[in-house]
Amino acid sequence: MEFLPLKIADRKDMAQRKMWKEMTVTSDGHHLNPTYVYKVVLLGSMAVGKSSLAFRYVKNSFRETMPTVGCSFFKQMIRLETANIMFEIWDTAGQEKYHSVCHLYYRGARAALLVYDISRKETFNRAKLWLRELEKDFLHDEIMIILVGNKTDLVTEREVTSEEGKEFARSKGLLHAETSAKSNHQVTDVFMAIAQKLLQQEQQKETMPVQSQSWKKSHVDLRAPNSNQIKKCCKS
Ligand SMILES: Nc1nc2c(ncn2[C@@H]2O[C@H](COP(=O)(O)OP(=O)(O)OP(=O)(O)O)[C@@H](O)[C@H]2O)c(=O)[nH]1
Repeated sequence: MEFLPLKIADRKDMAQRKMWKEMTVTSDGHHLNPTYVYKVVLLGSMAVGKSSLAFRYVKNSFRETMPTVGCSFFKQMIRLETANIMFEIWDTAGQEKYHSVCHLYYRGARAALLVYDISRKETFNRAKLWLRELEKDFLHDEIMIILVGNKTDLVTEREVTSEEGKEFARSKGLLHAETSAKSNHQVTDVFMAIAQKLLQQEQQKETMPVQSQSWKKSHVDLRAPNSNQIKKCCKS
């Protein structure tokens, strides 16, 4: 596991660092050993709600946030029936000035939430560019990508329809979900779907002969349907 130096300077990040410590124990005070540890990265334009989604998921809370500086880090343990999964959630900064270093943060990720704001069309277009970046850096089946339209509570301001989101995701073989960090709509469901799918992949790997483990050798073409192809991971 790699740790990159984080530029943690503002109040928001200080609070998040504290949270990281707290998340190594369960709410009933017990330490859990993770069966699997997965790096999950949040990508997308400025102010689409990446930090708010992470905060909602980890703390079940919503509050006004400040722009992320560099990258923030969260941990969350999920207890599933057959395994304990630890998510290391890397919340990247959406500001343009951090773009050139972003690939350093998503290196080694097993899942990426590609977030856009359903009330700002340009953030949806920007998500498409993010996808191209990911295509350059990840091999076939190396990463699960979930296109997430956030801020569904802004019903009257919607600029990206659910159909547009779904259709684009379908055409690229991505998962799609719509969320609201503010009204707590489908946030946990997205992370739970990731956990279950990653666990499924582990189980498949265990039963698959080494020579047919395609993720070790082929280049990903996210435009082609693949095993991650989604209908949609959550109800929108
Ligand atoms: N209405 C609404 N506002 C939201 C939602 N999620 C986040 N916001 C607001 O959107 C703004 C940006 O939220 P952040 O979570 O900081 O966004 P971010 O993508 O992490 O932004 P950067 O750190 O700049 O990349 C804040 O004012 C949030 O309160 C949501 O689901 N609904």
